[in-house]
Amino acid sequence: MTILRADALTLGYGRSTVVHDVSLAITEGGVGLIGESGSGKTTLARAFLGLLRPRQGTIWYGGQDLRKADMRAFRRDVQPVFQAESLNPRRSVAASIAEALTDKTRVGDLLQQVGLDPSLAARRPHELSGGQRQRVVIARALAVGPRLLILDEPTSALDVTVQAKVLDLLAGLATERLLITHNLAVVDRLCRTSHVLFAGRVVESGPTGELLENPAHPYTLALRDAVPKLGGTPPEPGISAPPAGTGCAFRLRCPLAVPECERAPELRQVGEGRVAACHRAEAVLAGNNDGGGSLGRHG
Ligand SMILES: Nc1ncnc2c1ncn2[C@@H]1O[C@H](COP(=O)(O)OP(=O)(O)OP(=O)(O)O)[C@@H](O)[C@H]1O
Repeated sequence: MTILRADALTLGYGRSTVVHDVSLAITEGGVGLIGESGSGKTTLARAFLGLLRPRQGTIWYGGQDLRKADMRAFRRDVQPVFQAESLNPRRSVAASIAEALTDKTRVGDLLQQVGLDPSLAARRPHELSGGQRQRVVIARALAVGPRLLILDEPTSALDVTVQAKVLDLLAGLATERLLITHNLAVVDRLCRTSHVLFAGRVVESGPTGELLENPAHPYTLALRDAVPKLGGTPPEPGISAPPAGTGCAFRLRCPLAVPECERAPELRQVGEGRVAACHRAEAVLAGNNDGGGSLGRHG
């Protein structure tokens, strides 16, 4: 059963619209939102957490419009996992976790569940390592027994080996997840399905393994080839996207752009369970299949 689903969602701040017409469901096995800085990932996450009202479109929570839902039930079901810096520096681990608990004796159990020794309960965040702090953030989110975790770059502040351990922990949880990251190795590990965002639009969606192995959108391909390893850093955005309504937003950075790209591509099916918004998707897929040419996987 899909817990949350966005239907034709448009989001913005003040006069600017930053997410355009996004539809996606949080399905089983984890869902990843991938994209470079500024692509709208956190904005979408905020809407999914009920913190930002859609300008257009609807977020469905179960069968109900989130705007009309019982927010107490929603806050139990859907929990954010932000970066460890979100912990209150003056609060002990126990106090941070117990905030959400009616049965305060569960703090020790929750610490164990995230692989921490209960003896750490009295410590403050600055007395913990980065990885331990991130585990505390996860324990705090788990305290209310959520069905879905919304994770925004949960491991980006950690070094690679610690990152891998926190990813193991997250992979072992039964809770569903929506994971926001620019790190493709993280979605590969934790998300069965992924959506790639560019300039506030979904440009490609599909099963994560296939999408990374054989991208159908030139932007996915560029991301994949630029960030091949766990802990890698994303490419800086190059030429900024052209204004909305003037064709494919990626075309000024696209090695395959043709005049047709001045007409905005619609998301369309490009394989089983896969969609991409690119007039050249077949060429991108073919370039990957034979592994050659400028579109072949590097290294
Ligand atoms: N509170 C805000 N007010 C105005 N504009 C905002 C606000 N928050 C984000 N934006 C703008 O919305 C766009 C999308 O930002 P968002 O934080 O969703 O991107 P992101 O993909 O999560 O980026 P990052 O990976 O850097 O966190 C950006 O252009 C950003 O400047």
